[in-house]
Order: sequence, then structure tokens, then C-alpha cells
Amino acid sequence: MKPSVILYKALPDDLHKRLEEHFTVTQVKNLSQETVAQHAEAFASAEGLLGSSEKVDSALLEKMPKLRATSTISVGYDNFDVEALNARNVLLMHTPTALTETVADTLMALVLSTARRVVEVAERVKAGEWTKSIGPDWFGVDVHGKTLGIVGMGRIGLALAQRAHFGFNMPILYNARRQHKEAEERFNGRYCELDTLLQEADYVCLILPLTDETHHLIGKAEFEKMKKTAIFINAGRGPVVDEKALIEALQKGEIHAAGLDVFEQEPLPIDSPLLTLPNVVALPHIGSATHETRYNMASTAVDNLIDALNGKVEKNCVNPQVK
Ligand SMILES: NC(=O)C1=CN([C@@H]2O[C@H](COP(=O)(O)OP(=O)(O)OC[C@H]3O[C@@H](n4cnc5c(N)ncnc54)[C@H](OP(=O)(O)O)[C@@H]3O)[C@@H](O)[C@H]2O)C=CC1
Ligand SMILES: O=CC(=O)O
Repeated sequence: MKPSVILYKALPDDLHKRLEEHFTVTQVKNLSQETVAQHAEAFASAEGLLGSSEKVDSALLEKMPKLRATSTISVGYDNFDVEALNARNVLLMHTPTALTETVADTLMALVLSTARRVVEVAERVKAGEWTKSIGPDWFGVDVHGKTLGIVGMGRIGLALAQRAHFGFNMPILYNARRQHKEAEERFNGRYCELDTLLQEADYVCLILPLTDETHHLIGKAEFEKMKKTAIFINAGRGPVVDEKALIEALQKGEIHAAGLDVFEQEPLPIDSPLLTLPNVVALPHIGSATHETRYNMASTAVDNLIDALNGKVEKNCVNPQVK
């Protein structure tokens, strides 16, 4: 008999078919208590779980006593209670390599669009405000040659450094928990303490996971350390930044602009002050959102679940020790 799995995200038809070749699939719309109650038997017998953007906590795991592997269509896994998974010997698989380059492209897009005010001036053109040759009130600031501070020199941080170094001739400062030789040898990156990076960078780019250590890593004190001309970018996770402090820093002119792909609350509430600020580019968490990359992520996640339920955890596994 095929193992049963719960699928909580729609998949392209060919990937859904591949999943069904290996498993008996119950597709659900989300992991809410109501949904779990509605499909109680399927959850109770499921050995696998596949999807994204939903909390997987111990309350859910209680309802899934047979669960052996979870597979998330994402690299970030802050939605998962990893300790609870470990305690139950449940594997957690993710998609670290499928999206790296695309997310680095998004970061670069945020750098360029905030610096050159692309969204703001394009809206002014559409509003009919381009009635004569433009003056300084339409100007932006340069990107090439400016100092880029990267907080989080992991896979995506490195791919961003590559773009900035070779494409834009930007000196690179970085902070992480440890030094990264590759960033130093290939992109001339300089490791520094967070405070130094905040003080010296023209662009402060965050690409960090959300953990107990990174929660509100950037708040009032950190914005005060940045240059008044600094542009702040976050594409890691919203709660790494104290959003209230970010709004205050922007309103008081303590920093120049912000480019954001992630927020403390997603979707971003329509009454967020961030949406009233012309120097903010706010994106709907599109870091990896291209057709190609989202397909590759889903495909990787399907393969990951097949591998995990067959005991293969050589790659893409967060907690291989529980096997
Ligand atoms: N906006 C979007 O759509 C997307 C967002 N993301 C987010 O980006 C994150 C990073 O992805 P990826 O680059 O693949 O992950 P990696 O694990 O490769 O890199 C994470 C980096 O963060 C650093 N780090 C972790 N904790 C701390 C800390 N307390 N202080 C300083 N540095 C720290 C790590 O340091 P060290 O190297 O020293 O271990 C590492 O350099 C994901 O976890 C996810 O949250 C990812 C994809 C898409
Ligand atoms: O935010 C997206 C991810 O893959 O993590």
C-alpha cells in the first residue's frame, strides 16, 4: 500500500501526478484547525506532509501520529517547530538551492528600484506629471561604486555579493555568525561587526533566517547607527526587523529609503504607514516568485518527500539526525 500524504498547496499537474505515483494524496486548502478536523482520518494516517506558508506546530503534530516527513516548498523553515519535529523523529526537508539566484535578483531589484525611485517616478509618469524635462526632484542616487552591507552571507547573500561585485563594482561589507572565505576571495568582501556594517554601508541588505537570535535584530538603535543616506533592504523575514522602528526611522528621515519584500504581518495590512511613504518599495514576498523558480521549488519539494519517506536524506534535510 502506498503511504498517505497531506498536500496543503496546489501543485502543477505533472508534479501532482508524480506525487500520486508514490503516495495516496489528500489535498487540503490549509492546515487550520477546521481543515484538520474536517479531514481528521487523513491527517491521522498521513506519513508525509507537503506545502508551504502554514504553521506546523506541536498541536498539529498531535493530530498526525504517523507522520515521518514534512517537505516545505521554501528554503526558510521558521513556520516549523523543529524541536517538536525532532522530538517525534519527523524529518524536515526544504528547497535551499532551487531559489538562490532568483532571490538575489529580487534583492538587486530592490536596491535599484529604491535608489533610482523606479516605482515612484513611473507612477508620476502614469499620473501625467511628466510635462517638461525633469529636474532634481525626480533624481535618485547611484548604486554602482557604493558600499553594500550584506547581513547574512549564506547562499543568497553570496549570490547578491556576486551581482554587486561584478555587476556594480560595489565594495562589500558583510556580517554573519562566521567569516566566509568565499565572499572574501571571490568578491573582496570584508567581514565586520554588525555595528560597523550599519555605520559604513550605503545599502544595508538583510537576508537572514528568522530565529530566536535574529528576531528584531534591527530596531531603533540600529537605524540610528545607519547613515542618513542609507537605503535599507529586507528580503529575509519581516520579524527580523522591528517594523515600528523602521517606520519611525523613515518618517524622521534617519534613513533615506527602504525596499521590503517581507513584513511582520503578511499580507501587509492596507493601513500600514509603510504604504504612505513614497520612499518605500513594498513587494508582496516575491523573492522566489518566478514561474521557473517556483516550479523548480515545487519539483524539489516533491522529490524531497519521496526521498525522505524512502530514508534518503543526503541533501535538503534540516534535521537528518532524526532519520
Ligand atoms: N523573500 C523571499 O521570498 C525569500 C526569503 N528567504 C529568506 O532568506 C533566508 C536566507 O536564505 P539562505 O541564504 O538560503 O540561507 P543560508 O542558511 O544559506 O544563510 C543564512 C545566513 O544567515 C546567517 N545568520 C543566521 N543567523 C544569524 C545571526 N544570528 N546573526 C548573523 N547572521 C546570521 C548565517 O550565518 P552563518 O553563515 O555564519 O551560519 C548565514 O550566513 C531564509 O532563511 C529565508 O528566511 C529565502 C528565500 C526567499
Ligand atoms: O520566503 C521564502 C522561502 O523560500 O523561504
